[in-house]
Amino acid sequence: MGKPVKLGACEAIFNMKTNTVLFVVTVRLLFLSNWTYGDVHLSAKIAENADIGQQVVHVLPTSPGAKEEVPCDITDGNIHGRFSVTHVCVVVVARPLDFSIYRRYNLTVNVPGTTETRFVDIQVEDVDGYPPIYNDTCEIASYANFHKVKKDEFLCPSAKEGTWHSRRPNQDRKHPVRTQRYLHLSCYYRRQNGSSRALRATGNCPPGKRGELCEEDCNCLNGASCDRWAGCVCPPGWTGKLCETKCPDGTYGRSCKGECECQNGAFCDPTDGQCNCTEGWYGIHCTRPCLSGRYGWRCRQACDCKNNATCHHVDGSCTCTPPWTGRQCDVIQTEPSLLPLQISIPLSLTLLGVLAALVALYKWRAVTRMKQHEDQEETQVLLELKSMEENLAQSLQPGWLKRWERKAKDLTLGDLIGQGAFSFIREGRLRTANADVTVVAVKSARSKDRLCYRAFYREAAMLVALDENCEEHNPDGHPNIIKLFGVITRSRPRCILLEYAAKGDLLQLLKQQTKNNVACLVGSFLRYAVHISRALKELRRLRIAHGDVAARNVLISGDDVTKLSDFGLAHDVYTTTTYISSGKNDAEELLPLKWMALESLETRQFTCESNTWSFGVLIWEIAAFGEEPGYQNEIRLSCPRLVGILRQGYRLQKPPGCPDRLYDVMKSCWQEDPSARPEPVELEQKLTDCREEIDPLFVVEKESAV
Ligand SMILES: Nc1ncnc2c1ncn2[C@@H]1O[C@H](COP(=O)(O)OP(=O)(O)OP(=O)(O)O)[C@@H](O)[C@H]1O
Repeated sequence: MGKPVKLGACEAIFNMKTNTVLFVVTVRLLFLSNWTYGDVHLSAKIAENADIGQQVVHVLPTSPGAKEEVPCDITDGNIHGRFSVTHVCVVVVARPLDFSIYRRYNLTVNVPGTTETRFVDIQVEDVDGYPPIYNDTCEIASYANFHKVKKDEFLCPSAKEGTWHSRRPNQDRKHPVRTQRYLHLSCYYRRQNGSSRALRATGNCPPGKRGELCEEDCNCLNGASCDRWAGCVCPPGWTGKLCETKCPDGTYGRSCKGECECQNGAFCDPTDGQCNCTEGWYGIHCTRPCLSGRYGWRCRQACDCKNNATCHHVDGSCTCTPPWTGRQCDVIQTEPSLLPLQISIPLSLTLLGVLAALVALYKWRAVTRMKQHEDQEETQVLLELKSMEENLAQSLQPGWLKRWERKAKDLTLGDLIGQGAFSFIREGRLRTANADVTVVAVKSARSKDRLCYRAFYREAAMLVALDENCEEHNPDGHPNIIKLFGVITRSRPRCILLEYAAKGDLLQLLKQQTKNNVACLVGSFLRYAVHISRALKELRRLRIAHGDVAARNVLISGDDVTKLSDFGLAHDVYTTTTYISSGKNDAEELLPLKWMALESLETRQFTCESNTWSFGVLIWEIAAFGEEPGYQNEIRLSCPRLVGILRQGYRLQKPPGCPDRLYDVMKSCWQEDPSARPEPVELEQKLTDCREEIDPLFVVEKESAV
């Protein structure tokens, strides 16, 4: 095809029609020769925009109007069936032609009743501007008109009348057309009256270019990408033709569609709506004043008000109770005549001196005690924890360890009830404030190494953040997340005190099942999946990635409520210093590879969307009754091998007896594009629907569902 000519869409339609008429006339039989017995060679030219049914060449020398039927047959050279022969042996166009794909066809035509063979040489002629870049409603075509199947594969659009055909053989509405960057993708719309229309989408332009002929510069700013047709596609937080303008105040995200919910003068990050609280406030939306005893930016400062004075959460100023006065409320207000300056000044100085000495002594003793007790590994983890606290500052208030510290003497340790990669779990009895005794699960580090300590403190921090930020209607914490009772970090063994889940973990429960009436059984287990989808919703609200959602980490309470547990790999997804394994030796072996999302395997980064992927594997575990997930009959897979398998589109296979609808839910969680995976609320709905379909007990349980 000649150099494309840039036309207005409707102009192009007009020109095409004119061309068609022109070329109908120019279709000509150049020469007929050797009308004798034996082989006959014919040649013809046809314009690439010829209509379907348009005559190309008479194979037999018939006089016009001849009615005698000669059912000839094209036996060779008819690539992709572009031509056919009529009942009087005339070669006609059968499918759309394209100069840029095939310029010449050498047909072999058999004439019945003779031994002669006709060889027809057809030359396709280029038509300027054809196929035109427009669709049936005169709009510029883009990939939006096509149905994307997967990367670089499209289906032709459905047509109101007639059929779309792609130019490649055997590719129609049912068969995807493959394209590549910078290449064209065309579909033909064949009308019932035989005429045809073309719809062409083109690939991307080279970087920095856009427009129909990739002739325009993009000039996009602030990291925007450039779309050939749409122009600059702004990253979240930016808008404008060239993405040169920040989102207006109070909005954030892509196209500035998000509405900021930050309160109390907090700065709202225009990219993701994250709130950066002003002094004295904390919480996801900065709605909570600093807890008592703290003030300032990120509630980092400790108040120094004395004698029951109240401390202002913003600036730390003290409001004294009588008779105290002074900046720290540590001076008794007396009649000036009763305490002459000659006495009060030296007295205060002496008191201050004594106080300073006491503080220094206290600190020195504390440091000495720390040095005695903390071994090197734990110190290292505590240092790491500082940076995690920074990242979690919105939801984890300073002093959290102190706030949740419980006394070792209040705990009585019982039997070992479980062990994981990082911890030992014992039953225990905890004496609480009002002398009640509560049964708890006591989690302690399995060994004194860095990995175990890291999981220990990370889990404690996450559970504190979850508890202290729970919604008002859940004052005791989220019902589907394991509850924290406290920590013991000042004596050994270090312990996390957790709600005791009497029925143990979901994986064991699944393995114990006898598989009668599989679909029904799966249906009843889906109630646990529904509970976990609610826990995931809570994690999404607080933007916390769990990192290890799996049946082994789902616990079941005595009253049959499922609790997500084991937050040792969890982290805050706000953070830019997201936990990345420091090296293969210490982390890779311990990462839950077969539960991890494709992007987490590649980048070691966990997000709420990667939670969803792992949740899909958890549903699979339910449907497979606790079987170990495996790909292509391989249970042990290296990380690169697994990435390769997943990138090729392989996923865990449908477990025997698993209903199709449930498998569809799993597959939706394993979509390559994280943003295409369903939200936890959608999952809750889909799983509830599945349950309703397959679990006969559902209706009964529905009302008491937690
Ligand atoms: N709160 C609890 N109540 C009852 N049993 C529990 C509780 N917490 C843990 N367990 C038992 O102990 C086992 C190990 O606990 P957990 O998974 O939290 O340890 P971990 O070392 O952090 O594990 P992992 O190997 O999954 O990282 C669980 O599978 C469960 O059987």
